[in-house]
Amino acid sequence: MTQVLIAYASKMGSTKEIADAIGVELLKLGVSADVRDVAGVTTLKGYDTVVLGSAVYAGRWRPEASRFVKRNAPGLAARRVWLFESGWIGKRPETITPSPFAAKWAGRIGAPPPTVFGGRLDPKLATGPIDRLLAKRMPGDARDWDEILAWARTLAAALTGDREEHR
Ligand SMILES: Cc1cc2nc3c(=O)[nH]c(=O)nc-3n(C[C@H](O)[C@H](O)[C@H](O)COP(=O)(O)O)c2cc1C
Repeated sequence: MTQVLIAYASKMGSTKEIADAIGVELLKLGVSADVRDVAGVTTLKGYDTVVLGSAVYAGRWRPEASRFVKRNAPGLAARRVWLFESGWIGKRPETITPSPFAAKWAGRIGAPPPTVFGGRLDPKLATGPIDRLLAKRMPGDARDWDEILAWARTLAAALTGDREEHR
């Protein structure tokens, strides 16, 4: 049976919430998934599918997510992988492009181009002075839960489609 790892890299919690929502949706659709902080994942053993998501800061993935991809590149290349990132705030940009790191590594590990979701900035959750300053200047939550759950459903459909094919 397909076992999915949903690993996330999140500083202020919003990417974790996206990962949790994807996990709940997959479980609802009969796909077994564990949601884990990527910093604590030491092996891919036991998982045949990986969903990896990171928050974007200054145009880059969180360091623990980048490290995970580099360290586990062969294991990821041997598995079905979907990547997502979360970041933009405010009005939806006309063109949404994934960060260069994620786009490059998706190609290297044979994953589809990363999916980009909106992010959240909340001054109450910001920790360092720079994060707080930015969060105060442009607070908001651009996460579109319908879009996120629809994406989770496309993953579930792909995975359950595999199951049917292998019967
Ligand atoms: C200092 C700072 C820099 C950021 N840089 C970017 C960026 O370059 N691109 C982007 O899309 N979002 C950027 N963001 C927005 C965050 O990615 C967004 O708030 C995200 O939802 C945070 O995720 P987290 O709560 O999981 O840490 C930045 C936020 C802060 C505080």
